[in-house]
Amino acid sequence: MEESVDVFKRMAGEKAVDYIEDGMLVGLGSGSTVYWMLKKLGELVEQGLNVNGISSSSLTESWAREFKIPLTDFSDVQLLDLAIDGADEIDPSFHLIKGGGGSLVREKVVNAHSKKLIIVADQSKRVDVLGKFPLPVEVLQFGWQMTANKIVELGAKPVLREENGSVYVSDNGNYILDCAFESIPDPENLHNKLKQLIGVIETGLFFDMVDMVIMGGPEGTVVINKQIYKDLKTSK
Ligand SMILES: O=C[C@H](O)[C@H](O)[C@H](O)COP(=O)(O)O
Repeated sequence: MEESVDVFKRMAGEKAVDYIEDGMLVGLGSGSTVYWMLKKLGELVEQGLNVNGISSSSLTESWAREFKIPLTDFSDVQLLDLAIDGADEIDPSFHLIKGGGGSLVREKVVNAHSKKLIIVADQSKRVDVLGKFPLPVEVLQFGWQMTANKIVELGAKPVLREENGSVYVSDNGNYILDCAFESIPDPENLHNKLKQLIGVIETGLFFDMVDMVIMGGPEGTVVINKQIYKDLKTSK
């Protein structure tokens, strides 16, 4: 099963490069699905494709360098042509949970400044309602326990993220609270409530950003716009 998921991720990631045109400035998202997009893009760059990338995490930056994808400093640009990113959950309205790998803040900044956003994912990411995946919320290290208590009042069970036995620290020097809500039927409302809490830097809820989803599954790779997506039967 695990093997199939990896194959589906690879299919979706590789397909996404079809939408990258010569001369584009491209937002490079994060995660294991995006990895395959980067690898394929590196091959196209080697064959002469002229693109510049903006990376959304330190890991993506190291992969982009490995695959010799030219990178540009974000402060030098205003608007990206296209961003390609992964997701942890995708609902029928194309609202997302992101941040499973810890890169939500930079991803959100990059994606919000792109003309178009394509999400690449394996089919297991499709859900009817967001929330089965604990929502990552990036918080200030200072007073994080107080911030966590406030999040409990919103109905979640926050867990301080750890990695290899240590507290996980994001690329931005913050902590991440993985917040299990029962379900998130109104992502914008929950996002707004969380953002009002002092100490919350950003949430992993992304809404009204996505133009297209490329999904890998047993039937191959499907490219989905919002309407088609709503009509698809969910896999969960
Ligand atoms: O922080 C991580 C990002 O939001 C990823 O895009 C997301 O977790 C999906 O990752 P993957 O493609 O590895 O499932």
